[in-house]
Amino acid sequence: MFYGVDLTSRLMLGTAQYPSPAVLLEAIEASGAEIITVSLRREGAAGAAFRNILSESRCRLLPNTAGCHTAREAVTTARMAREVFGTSWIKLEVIGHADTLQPDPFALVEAARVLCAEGFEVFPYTTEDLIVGEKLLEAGCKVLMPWGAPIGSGQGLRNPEGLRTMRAHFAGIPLVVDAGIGAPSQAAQAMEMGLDAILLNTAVAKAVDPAAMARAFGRAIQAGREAFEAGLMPRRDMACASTPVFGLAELA
Ligand SMILES: CC(=O)[C@@H](O)[C@H](O)COP(=O)(O)O
Repeated sequence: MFYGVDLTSRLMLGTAQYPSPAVLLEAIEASGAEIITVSLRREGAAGAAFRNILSESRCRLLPNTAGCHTAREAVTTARMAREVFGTSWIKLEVIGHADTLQPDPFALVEAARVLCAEGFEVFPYTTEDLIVGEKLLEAGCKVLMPWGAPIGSGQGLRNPEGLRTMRAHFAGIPLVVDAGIGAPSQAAQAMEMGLDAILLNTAVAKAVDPAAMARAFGRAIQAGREAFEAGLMPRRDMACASTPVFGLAELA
């Protein structure tokens, strides 16, 4: 549940870099996603065809501040996005480092404070840092979106232990792994750890067959969640025979 909205799918899909608007629509439908994220810049650049896709998909829109590097820029972009898309939801990205596209935690918290005070429902793209997470919640965010790996890298979960710690620390807060997921198995891994949802874009948009990949991600995310709910066996350092040893034939 995000800001009081109940959803069936735990996959959120990005809408950039697809070969065509038609392929994007096919991918959205195949994924089962109910939330798609869209950047104000892309909406402006792509015009009518893209707008049609947004309305045809019947997904809930999560506008984002992709490409913003300062709190001021992100706040202005969010305000414009609210006007253009008619929603108070905003995926808040404030990029702090050119090579890794790592979020700037200080500017992120600053922008989140301003936007929450203005009634936005903020989905902050952050790192696994617990203190930054605390500050974002204090600012009024009700969701956290830790990165899996740098955007567009497809590296999967670079710091699974950090995400595990975050899950334990922020029990009850929806956690969405955002960025860096390259394969369905990586998304399933995050879901098995009890994270609530996945936001991804490049792995689907750049697949040879985006719709088929979107479907694979949808299924993997569902399987990962089912495994988490079923309760995974504890991991062991040593072997533990799965076949009972009593009743073995004794050979003289
Ligand atoms: C579309 C969007 O919001 C991206 O900034 C997001 O973080 C996805 O990252 P990947 O492209 O690595 O999946």
